[in-house]
Amino acid sequence: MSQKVYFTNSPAIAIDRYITDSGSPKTFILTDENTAEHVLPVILSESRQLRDAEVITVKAGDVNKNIDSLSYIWNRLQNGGATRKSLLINLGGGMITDMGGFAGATFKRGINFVNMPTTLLSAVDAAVGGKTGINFNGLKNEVGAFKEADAVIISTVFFKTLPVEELKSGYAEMLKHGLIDGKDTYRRLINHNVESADWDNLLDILEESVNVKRRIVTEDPLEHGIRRALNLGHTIGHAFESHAMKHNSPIPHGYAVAWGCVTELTLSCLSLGFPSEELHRFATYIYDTYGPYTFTCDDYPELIELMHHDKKNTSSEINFTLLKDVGKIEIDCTCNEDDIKSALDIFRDLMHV
Ligand SMILES: NC(=O)c1ccc[n+]([C@@H]2O[C@H](COP(=O)([O-])OP(=O)(O)OC[C@H]3O[C@@H](n4cnc5c(N)ncnc54)[C@H](O)[C@@H]3O)[C@@H](O)[C@H]2O)c1
Ligand SMILES: O=C(O)C(=O)C[C@@H](O)[C@H](O)[C@H](O)COP(=O)(O)O
Ligand SMILES: [Zn+2]
Repeated sequence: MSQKVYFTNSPAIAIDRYITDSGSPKTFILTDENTAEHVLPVILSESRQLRDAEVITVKAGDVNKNIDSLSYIWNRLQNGGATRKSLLINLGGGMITDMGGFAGATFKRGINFVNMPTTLLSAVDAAVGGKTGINFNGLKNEVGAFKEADAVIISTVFFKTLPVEELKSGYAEMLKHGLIDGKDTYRRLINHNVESADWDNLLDILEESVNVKRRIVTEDPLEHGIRRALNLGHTIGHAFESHAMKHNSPIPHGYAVAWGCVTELTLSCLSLGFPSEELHRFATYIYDTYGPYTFTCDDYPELIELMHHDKKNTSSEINFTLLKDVGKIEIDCTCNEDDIKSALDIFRDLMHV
């Protein structure tokens, strides 16, 4: 595992130490409107090294993980005199770590960047592993690069101001890590009520989840094979997310992944014999925690067209990561459109739509 990941309850001390050790002459901090309001003042009040940092703030929300915001960041770096020795700190959720990571990977062909995730989702998933990018033409993460942050500083202190919806969103990626890692990790998560979680005391559960991802990324950093396991729930989840964005009612990424996992476990049942009682238990947990995603069979062609743009596809067939059982991963599964439509029908039944 090459990327440095720090778990700490004193993030200001960690970033100050990083800046002192790296000797970066100029620091930029990327925030969105919400992290500028809720998180930046906390870190600035405790840090010595960030006093002269230049703050770049973009609009919040995944609809703004786009070329206009990226261009704004490049402009601010250029006008602020950023050089290859400068440091960019991405202080925010996955929208900021993805887009800031891509800005860091591309500005002057690459400057140093550090991710300081402020949502549960970015802490357990987006900030680590080097997938950076932006949405483009209505498709999720359509343009980007693999480039790991020089360091990731993870702290639950940032979660104090996080709406419960965002905690639930991050928990969906933890459930995904549980499903691919195996029964022990999965059982601990599925028997837990995320809404009553005390994150101050959960740094160790978080670390366990991050390490599921890090083990896989270390084995296959550029997603030539087993990294596709981390994409469980995303072929259909990203289709739901793009569909929702296109119809002007965006949903949090983790919700899309939760619903995508239910549909892809349904496909796993239909084609690989994934135990149906396990599917029902998972679907009930997701329905109780996230509610339903509502659509009709008239939306199927649009959803399937979106799935044809999944980055795992290498031909006209749609590529899925499925499971034979919890922890038993099958990558590169292809399913025909009739099976996908059946899975969408069953998903709507399971979600009482
Ligand atoms: N690169 C990867 O491996 C990877 C993995 C998973 C998800 N992602 C991407 O991450 C994005 C989703 O990330 P997200 O769920 O963190 O969304 P987000 O970054 O949009 O944050 C969600 C909301 O919470 C606000 N927020 C952030 N931190 C806060 C805090 N501490 N207090 C109060 N409000 C706060 C944000 O302003 C935003 O409104 C998607 O674009 C997804 O595609 C990438
Ligand atoms: O790190 C990975 O690999 C993942 O697939 C993690 C996903 O949770 C994440 O949403 C990722 O951004 C999806 O990537 P994409 O290649 O399907 O756009
Ligand atoms: Zn994801």
